Amino acid sequence: MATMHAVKDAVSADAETAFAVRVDGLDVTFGEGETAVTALRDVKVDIPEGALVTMLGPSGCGKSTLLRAIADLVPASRGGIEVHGRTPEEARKERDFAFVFQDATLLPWRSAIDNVRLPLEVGKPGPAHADPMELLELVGLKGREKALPGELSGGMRQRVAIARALVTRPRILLMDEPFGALDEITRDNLNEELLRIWNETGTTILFVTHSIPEAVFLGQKVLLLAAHPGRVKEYMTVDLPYPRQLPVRDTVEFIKITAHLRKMLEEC
Ligand SMILES: Nc1ncnc2c1ncn2[C@@H]1O[C@H](COP(=O)(O)OP(=O)(O)OP(=O)(O)O)[C@@H](O)[C@H]1O
Repeated sequence: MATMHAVKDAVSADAETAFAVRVDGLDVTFGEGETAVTALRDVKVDIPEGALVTMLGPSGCGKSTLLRAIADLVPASRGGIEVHGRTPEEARKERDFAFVFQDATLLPWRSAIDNVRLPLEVGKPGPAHADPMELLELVGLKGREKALPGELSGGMRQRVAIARALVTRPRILLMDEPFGALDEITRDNLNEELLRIWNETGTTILFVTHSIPEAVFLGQKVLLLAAHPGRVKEYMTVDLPYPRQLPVRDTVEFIKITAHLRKMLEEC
């Protein structure tokens, strides 16, 4: 896709890059007084339009909080967030982004296709939406549209959740450990699938994971947060060409990057 390649090339050319998300001097504090928890302190990060950025960091460093602040689910205590030049609240109302969680949270009594349709039935209808059937095909579930969630594997349910997130044609996908509960083989498959979906849709993706290899395999950039308080430790570009296939993980370049991140994580 010509557009996607242009976006990918633009990631390193900051002067010309359009940003999907700009976070500037963000603090998020929960509670008050002695019991207050500073989840994020002075976080500054830009997510280029169309980029796939993965986020790593020790438990409690504020990865979910950052995603949730971008999604207007927790308020900023200080600093600002712009989502396509708007506030998170405005972006939420315009359905600019969609969330995918670790648990697919499908309605068990609705078929796969009816789960994908769900966002179109609640809230404000968007100006344009994707065809639920085409989305199920995009995520590799053609022929399973009538299946109930209980008849699908964990990986298939997560595919439905991804299709459901894409149905309103969000420009940004916020993914919080979406494959964390899956077995390794399923996770590997979904990693390759996600790269294909990203390439076909051009959606900006911000993806939280605890897995260093997953972060490096998927990410154009890896955002590493340190803990207590949560802050940016490193924001690095992964210099591995796309399309990426799983064997890239056995290359010297890949192993060097994961070793570097592991060392950085140990210091967090
Ligand atoms: N609603 C809340 N109220 C109070 N404290 C919270 C709330 N949400 C998060 N925190 C605290 O903020 C800090 C960051 O939490 P967060 O869930 O963002 O971390 P994380 O990096 O996503 O963790 P994990 O990798 O374990 O999922 C933690 O200390 C957590 O206890």
